[in-house]
Amino acid sequence: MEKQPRLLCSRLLRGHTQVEVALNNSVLGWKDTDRSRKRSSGFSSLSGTAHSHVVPVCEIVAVCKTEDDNTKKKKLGSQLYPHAFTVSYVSRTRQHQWCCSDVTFHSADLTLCEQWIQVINEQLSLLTNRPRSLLVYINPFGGKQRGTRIYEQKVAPLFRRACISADVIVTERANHARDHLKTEASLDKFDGVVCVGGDGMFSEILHGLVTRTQTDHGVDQNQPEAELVPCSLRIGIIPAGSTDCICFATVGTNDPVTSALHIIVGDTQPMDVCSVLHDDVLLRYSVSLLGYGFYGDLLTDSERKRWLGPARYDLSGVKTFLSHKCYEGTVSFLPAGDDVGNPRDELLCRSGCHVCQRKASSNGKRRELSAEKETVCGLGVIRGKFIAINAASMSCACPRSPQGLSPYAHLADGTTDLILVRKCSRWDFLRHLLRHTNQDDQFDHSFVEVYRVRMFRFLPRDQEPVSLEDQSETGLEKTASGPMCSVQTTSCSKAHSSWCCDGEILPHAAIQVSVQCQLIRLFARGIEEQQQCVSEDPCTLWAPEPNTH
Ligand SMILES: Nc1ncnc2c1ncn2[C@@H]1O[C@H](COP(=O)(O)OP(=O)(O)OP(=O)(O)O)[C@@H](O)[C@H]1O
Repeated sequence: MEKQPRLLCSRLLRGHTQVEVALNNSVLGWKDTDRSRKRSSGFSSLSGTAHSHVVPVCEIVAVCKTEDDNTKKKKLGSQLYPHAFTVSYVSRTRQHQWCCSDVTFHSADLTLCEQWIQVINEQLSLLTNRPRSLLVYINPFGGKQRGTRIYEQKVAPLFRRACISADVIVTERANHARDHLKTEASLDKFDGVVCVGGDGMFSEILHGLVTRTQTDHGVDQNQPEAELVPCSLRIGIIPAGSTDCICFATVGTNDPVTSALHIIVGDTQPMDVCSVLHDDVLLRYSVSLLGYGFYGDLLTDSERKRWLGPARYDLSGVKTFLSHKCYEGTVSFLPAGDDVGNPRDELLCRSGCHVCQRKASSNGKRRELSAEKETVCGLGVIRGKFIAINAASMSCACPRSPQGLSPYAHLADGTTDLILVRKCSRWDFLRHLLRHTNQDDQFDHSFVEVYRVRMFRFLPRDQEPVSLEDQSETGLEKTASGPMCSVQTTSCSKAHSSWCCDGEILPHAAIQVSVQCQLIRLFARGIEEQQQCVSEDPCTLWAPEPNTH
């Protein structure tokens, strides 16, 4: 590893202990210089040991002069070391949660303290991915109606400490944020948009921002083949709803402070968005789950029981399961091809995911690729009776289903995992559902098929334009692996189901879906594999250099 030159190195006091503090372009470190302490066995962590600590510069929140009063109250050695500065930085706690920690260094020399503050601030100003100005929308009625309080008590103080300015709008009605973003908001003034609320509120921000971007670039969202323009502003999600799945899937936890810190350090997580159209009219955008049949029916039923609160999902789940309906129709899809893996390849999408990164570098060629795949792979067409048709654009993991609906789906690879659950016995369907709650492979059933696709279309049986035989003759039909139901002998419900689209009900059964690769970016970094990340071997920071003060 190439050694970075040290920018500053000083002997300072931390609490009652003398420490050597050093800074280079990538890390700030401090270590105990007290020899008796050094001899005791210190626990070791990835960020150093009990007597040394290293913080990546990119995870420093702020540095400031420490007030004299505080210093005097807290430290015995304050008369000898009357001046101090405090560095606030990200530290990891448990389960992907972050918190903001402070470390205060004391010195006898005021000029030295000021120099430290200046040099650290200079390094922070080089981090161009950090937002300076944000537009914040708060849904005061989301979840337990604590959005405003969460923002004011947990988030705003951190933004202030990091010198981020925020224009705050507390919404007054549903779709207030979406409409404001679509037309009124002066987006040029901001580096990002923050949503304080649940998945419904995030969906508003998504629709507002995507629509505004297309309008500004003259792109017609109702064209099924339209290549949408990616949004330039990143979106931050402060979880304050009853369902916060998007936050959980992209950060790994639903914690307002963690989300605020990801915003402050300027993390970026690109994300695919599915456009859902009916008869060349855009219905909605989706980033997580599109579900027809079981999940559509479950959501429709649960909407009628809103008064029950979150318990409505359990009740509607049991009811929908017992009704055991299946729906007949045709699913046609454009397979993704091998470059993005497959839904059973056991490659989890994690922070710095190689599959998504590879996709980002080839994104410019998206249109040619799609066209090429269409001719190479051809369309898949599957007819049958389905208990559920699901498209998972992310794993859809949540506390109830830790693996999610499609455990190896990726956030930003330009695909969605299409899961077809064919007509089967109640017992078999229960076995399939139970596998969502444990480690077993939920796709390992003869009645379940899963495809990684770039586009798909669903037509309910009564809206199919041509007969089965006609389509077979045109050569369009491709019999995919797995058993095919006989269309003639149907005991299926004649009625349509609804599509559940990220928790909203869509009124149409026939839809066309295309994945817009990396259309938006979030202030997140995906779920981290390790609990700590330090960009430089701490030892290189301590190698002797002449300029120790
Ligand atoms: N001021 C407001 N008054 C009423 N509804 C609002 C307001 N602001 C936003 N909404 C709507 O409230 C809905 C739910 O919000 P949100 O997602 O923040 O909370 P939630 O508790 O997770 O909701 P749900 O679980 O029902 O999706 C959103 O669809 C949003 O459009």
